[in-house]
Amino acid sequence: MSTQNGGRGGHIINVASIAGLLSSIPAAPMYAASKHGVVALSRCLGHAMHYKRHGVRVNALCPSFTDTDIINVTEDSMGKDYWMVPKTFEKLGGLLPVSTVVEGFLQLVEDDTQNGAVMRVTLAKGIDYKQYREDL
Ligand SMILES: NC(=O)c1ccc[n+]([C@@H]2O[C@H](COP(=O)([O-])OP(=O)(O)OC[C@H]3O[C@@H](n4cnc5c(N)ncnc54)[C@H](O)[C@@H]3O)[C@@H](O)[C@H]2O)c1
Ligand SMILES: CCCCC/C=C\C=C\[C@H](O)C/C=C\C/C=C\CCCC(=O)O
Repeated sequence: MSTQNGGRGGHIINVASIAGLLSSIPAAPMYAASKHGVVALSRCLGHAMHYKRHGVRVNALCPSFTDTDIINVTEDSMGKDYWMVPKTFEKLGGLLPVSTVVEGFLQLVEDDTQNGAVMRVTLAKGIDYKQYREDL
């Protein structure tokens, strides 16, 4: 894919999570840490410096709780804090439909001005971008 290797460039959209932006998810420390890592990796590789070398855009997509199988956690799959998952999304007003996340994904595909950006998808605010200070 890299133009440096004779490829045509491209676009990588990493599926992170809103868990990769929140300061703490006590019920799922490894999940939160891995998603923070995905956000950081996407922002680094989405820098103009890498785009110049490889011609590959990189974004992170950060949805909140969405109506897929992953939210059907059990004590066996997640440990004794599993009950916090439905409690949290019920408090938020429910689950995002998959179609809203797909809408965000397609927006990223179509908008080539957002290299390195981190998109959030939540019930409360819909689709938006996390704002970062450019010098940090
Ligand atoms: N559903 C949500 O609430 C939500 C919100 C934010 C981000 N995400 C992220 O979206 C992505 C997709 O999840 P989803 O919501 O579609 O859930 P899902 O359960 O429908 O899909 C997860 C898929 O990953 C596969 N999988 C699990 N472990 C694997 C492994 N070790 N190797 C290869 N495949 C493996 C499963 O078989 C399944 O097909 C995940 O990265 C998840 O963290 C989900
Ligand atoms: C509690 C984490 C469980 C991890 C695995 C199960 C489902 C994963 C879901 C998503 O990645 C979202 C994870 C955590 C979101 C927590 C709070 C969201 C609050 C933000 C908001 O929607 O406004």
